[in-house]
Amino acid sequence: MLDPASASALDDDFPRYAGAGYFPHAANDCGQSVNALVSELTSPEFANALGEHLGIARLSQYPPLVTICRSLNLRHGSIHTDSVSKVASLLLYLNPQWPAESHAGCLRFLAQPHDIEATLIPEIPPVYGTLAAFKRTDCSYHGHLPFEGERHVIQVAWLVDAAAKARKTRRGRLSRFVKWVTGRMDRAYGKHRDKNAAHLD
Ligand SMILES: O=C(O)CCC(=O)C(=O)O
Ligand SMILES: [Fe+2]
Repeated sequence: MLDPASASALDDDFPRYAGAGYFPHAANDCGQSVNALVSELTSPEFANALGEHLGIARLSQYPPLVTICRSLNLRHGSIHTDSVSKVASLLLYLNPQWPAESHAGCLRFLAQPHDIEATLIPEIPPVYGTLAAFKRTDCSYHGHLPFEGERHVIQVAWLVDAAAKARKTRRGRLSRFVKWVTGRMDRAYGKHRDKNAAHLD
């Protein structure tokens, strides 16, 4: 999906958030190569081509919301379907390498909400250039084993309408502030999360 020669520019241009988790893309947090990639991923042509793979007609009719993750803590990755306001989700991973024997932080598509071992396909290591995309349904369960540290990802979610996008963007900006304040608490809490935990969004 990505040119290996772009890896170091994308790394340099990747946003440096203070908190862990996904935050709404803002052009001034990122360098040029990340912004150019975001433009490609959100173009109508790309959306429609992806929609064909996913069985969604004219995916470009739905507004894309881009969120970016630089690091995770142990709280992240619990099993969920994505919220009903999402039509389809895309994850593009940008980590130069991932420890070969480590399952932590590898994306899993799952048959049910309470068993992280119930994989439908082999887990997906979040390495540079790997793209995972799926149609959101009431059973699009996914998650990963707890991981703490740097894990670079660009996420695009095509949302049902512009109101959903405005709501999620507002919430995401607020959470950037809250996550900065509560980062320490969050890390402490995350340590106790069960690997099979699920959440609703
Ligand atoms: O980071 C990932 O691999 C998955 C993230 C995810 O499922 C989400 O943010 O809804
Ligand atoms: Fe998700």
